[in-house]
Amino acid sequence: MTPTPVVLLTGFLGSGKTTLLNRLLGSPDFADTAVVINEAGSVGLDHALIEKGEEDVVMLEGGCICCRLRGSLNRTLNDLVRRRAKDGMGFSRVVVETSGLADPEPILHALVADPLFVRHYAMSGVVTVVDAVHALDTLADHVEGRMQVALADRLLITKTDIATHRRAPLESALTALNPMADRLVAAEMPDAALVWLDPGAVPSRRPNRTPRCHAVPSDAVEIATASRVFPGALSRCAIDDWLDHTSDLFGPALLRLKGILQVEGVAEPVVLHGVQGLVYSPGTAPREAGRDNRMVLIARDLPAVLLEDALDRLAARVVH
Ligand SMILES: Nc1nc2c(ncn2[C@@H]2O[C@H](COP(=O)(O)OP(=O)(O)OP(=O)(O)O)[C@@H](O)[C@H]2O)c(=O)[nH]1
Repeated sequence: MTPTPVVLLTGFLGSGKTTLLNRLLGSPDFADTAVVINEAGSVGLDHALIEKGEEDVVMLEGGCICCRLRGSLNRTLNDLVRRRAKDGMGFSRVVVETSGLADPEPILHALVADPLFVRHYAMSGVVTVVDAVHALDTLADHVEGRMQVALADRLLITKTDIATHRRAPLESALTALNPMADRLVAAEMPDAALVWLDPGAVPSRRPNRTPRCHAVPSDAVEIATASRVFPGALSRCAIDDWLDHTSDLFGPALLRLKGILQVEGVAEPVVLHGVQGLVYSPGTAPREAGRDNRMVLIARDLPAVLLEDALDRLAARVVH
């Protein structure tokens, strides 16, 4: 069976995650979505429904499945698979809303380290909601807020309607932490904001930015990112060697690796995700994702130049 795509929806306290999810649940396009709320005592997606009784799993009117997380996230997701097989509970995608104070990195790690998760699900991306009113303070004061931005595939900016300061400083702070994430202002494109939560949507084609690397110092942690876009194809063997070497070299300091690679003998680009030394491929991307190789590395407390060196080594293995 095709793995069910999972999107991790994160963002600091009060950034607008639940507001977005409420819109999602009201949309018929998301009727086959299971939503998991990873938040003790959460103000639920649908307050009345979620607070009703002791049920962990609630079928909403539109057909969405809404789960309140009671045990671990892995257990809840595995329960969902079991119920789908046993009770015929239908869903074809999952959105997990994390707690506003959660660092998404250990959550991602726990998921992709679980063989059951990998068998049934495919992590399809991290969407981080960024509150334009408070984000600059949040990024300055909370390492969790910085990690949420640093690990995002997509940054969704909310509350621009009431943000009093100029957007430029916020955009610079986001670029410094995560230059590769796609960015969208929710108020400017409300429908696109919802599409972003659709894990089945075609992966966006990120702008062909020039290679770069950034290190953002802070009191507690320094996050470095490096990215590279390069043409050609790689052999499986070269990719495996590079992954082994890179994992050994950086160890747990390598928080995240994201790549779309052209692999010899494979018609479609292969997607790679790595979280703290664990690398897996959720499959291939549609041809429209492009014919270049794209790789992003995000690390903690490492000189960014080392990430650039690692990307050089990968690009040097291109065969044609
Ligand atoms: N003005 C304005 N208010 C918003 C916007 N998005 C969300 N809000 C408000 O911000 C408040 C917090 O929104 P939530 O959706 O509950 O935020 P959350 O991220 O789920 O919050 P936590 O559960 O605490 O992590 C609510 O009062 C929303 O109505 C926006 O774009 N503009």
